[in-house]
Amino acid sequence: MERLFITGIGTDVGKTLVSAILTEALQADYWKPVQAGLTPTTDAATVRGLVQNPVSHFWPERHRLQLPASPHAAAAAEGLTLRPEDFELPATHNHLLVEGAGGLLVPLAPGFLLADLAQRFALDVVVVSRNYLGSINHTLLTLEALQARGLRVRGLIFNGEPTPATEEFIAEHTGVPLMPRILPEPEVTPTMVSRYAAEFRTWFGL
Ligand SMILES: Nc1ncnc2c1ncn2[C@@H]1O[C@H](COP(=O)(O)OP(=O)(O)OP(=O)(O)O)[C@@H](O)[C@H]1O
Ligand SMILES: C[C@H](N)[C@H](N)CCCCCC(=O)O
Ligand SMILES: [Mg+2]
Repeated sequence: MERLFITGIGTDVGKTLVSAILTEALQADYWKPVQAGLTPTTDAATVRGLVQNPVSHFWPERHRLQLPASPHAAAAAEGLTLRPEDFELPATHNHLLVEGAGGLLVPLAPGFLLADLAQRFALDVVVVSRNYLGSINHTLLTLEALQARGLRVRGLIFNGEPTPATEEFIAEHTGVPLMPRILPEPEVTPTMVSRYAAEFRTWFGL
């Protein structure tokens, strides 16, 4: 069974889109442990709206915080201090995708980072990298931080406008497995998600 933590090189890089594609590809369950910002919608609701298979189960967030900010600040604004022991991995026998918030070292509380959750639950990691000037550095830093923590990279996904010089450098320098890339799409729809899901099923050997 795949137990995957979906992280990215920052916020807004496409983790939720990738989560929808992987949820559909694996008919996996999906869990967003901490949602910071509830309007106009949540990541779980977005993924649910993009996935069509009847198997995936959407586990409720452990914390739903109003403020679209770093989770540690969104929690503090509500008088909460999140603690590692508050979180339990959903009890499922299905594949499970766990979506982070922002990048790998985003804080949930003082001394408690999203990476700690991935370690606590021994999840393999999928890294989403979106191309922008500066994304090489952010991608390499993320991969080094994963390596330093002993977290296994299941795959790296490039999302957005292809930039061969960037992608080739990162692939050669790090040797991480590459998953299929995602192009800039005119619209994010269930049909588009299902098209990419087919490519990912092949990548997983399904
Ligand atoms: N390849 C793509 N083509 C078109 N739109 C995209 C693509 N990738 C991401 N987007 C859009 O960019 C926005 C940000 O993507 P997404 O919500 O997946 O980021 P995220 O990494 O999950 O952010 P967060 O840290 O808030 O969870 C969304 O509106 C999404 O639909
Ligand atoms: C609100 C946003 N969309 C994400 N859910 C949280 C991003 C936190 C980023 C914190 C940081 O790295 O400075
Ligand atoms: Mg998201």
